[in-house]
Amino acid sequence: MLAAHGLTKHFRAGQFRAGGRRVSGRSPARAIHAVDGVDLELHRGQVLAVVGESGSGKSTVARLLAGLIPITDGQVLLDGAAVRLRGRRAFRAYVRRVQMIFQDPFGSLNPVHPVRYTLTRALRLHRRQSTGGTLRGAELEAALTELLERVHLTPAARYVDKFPHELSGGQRQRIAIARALAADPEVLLADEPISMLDVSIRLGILNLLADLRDRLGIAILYITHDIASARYFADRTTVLYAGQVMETGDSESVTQAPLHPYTRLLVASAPDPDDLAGAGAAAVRDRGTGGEPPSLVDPPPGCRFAPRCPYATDVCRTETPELIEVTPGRAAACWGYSTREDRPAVPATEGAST
Ligand SMILES: Nc1ncnc2c1ncn2[C@@H]1O[C@H](COP(=O)(O)OP(=O)(O)OP(=O)(O)O)[C@@H](O)[C@H]1O
Repeated sequence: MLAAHGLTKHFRAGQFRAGGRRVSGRSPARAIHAVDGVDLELHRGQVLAVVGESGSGKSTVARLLAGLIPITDGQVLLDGAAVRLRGRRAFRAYVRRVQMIFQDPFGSLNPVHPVRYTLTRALRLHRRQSTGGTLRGAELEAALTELLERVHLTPAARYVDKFPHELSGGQRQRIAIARALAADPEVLLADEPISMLDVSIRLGILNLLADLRDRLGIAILYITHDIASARYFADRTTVLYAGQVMETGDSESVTQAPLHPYTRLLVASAPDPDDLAGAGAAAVRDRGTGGEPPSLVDPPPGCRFAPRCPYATDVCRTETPELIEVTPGRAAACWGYSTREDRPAVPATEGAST
């Protein structure tokens, strides 16, 4: 449905502090290499997880795919056609097909408007184009009820006149999802949709998204720092580090038998892969995964993970590895899987957490 080839985003680093010093306006322009040459594909009726630590570029990937920020280089394709978002019309038409769900359901819903207003606005905005007339009366009520039922907020009458502050975090996120569904999208981009929710209701939201994937055939991008939830929820998983793809494959293999030394570190930092309570992700945040991600202003040459990698050799520090297909459908950007004579010796499955 949606694909990115060589997706790249460099932000201007005008405000960047180097060694505590603000880089002056007269310094040569420096760029933050937030996303560099990322390839990914979203398929109808499938979930792709993009996993990585904070600052790895996950949200930037989602914002680029949503058309919210301009891309520096690379291409986005929707149903095989190159996406060009010049002008309001083109953007609207795109957004109708590709909708985004944000992390903070309270921040993304206007507190002064009840559910009815939020959903009616979304329905009218997107459905006018397809039906020609403005949705109103019994037809509008039926559409509102259907939307609320799709996100399992039933009976709809109980929720339709509520304000965001009268709803729980999970219910608010369901309204945000309903608003996205009002456009009848083919793709949902979900940027950490459960990370701000109470642990007890996270599973419910993931199950709802899985249900939409299965029943409506929607392609879903699931951005998360929690590799355990990727295993549970996503068909395929792509691991991002310092703006580049380190590994990609079916979620079960990526999380249970990771190929890339970075993925192994991530998995090893999540003590219980079935742990949706987020303890694993918390461990990554609290203890770190050993070492720091590199500067994105001056990314190291070669593999960006090399400075932290226990197996790195000279080739890793000087030449950037391409994604190498290790088995069908599974690839790792690691010289350890190349046929080079001077490749590093990456052990077979060491670090897999089962
Ligand atoms: N508008 C911006 N201007 C400058 N730099 C930015 C901007 N947005 C993001 N960045 C930088 O790009 C890099 C990637 O950020 P991004 O938010 O995509 O990472 P992330 O993996 O989503 O992290 P988190 O999980 O903390 O949200 C970071 O170094 C960030 O500081």
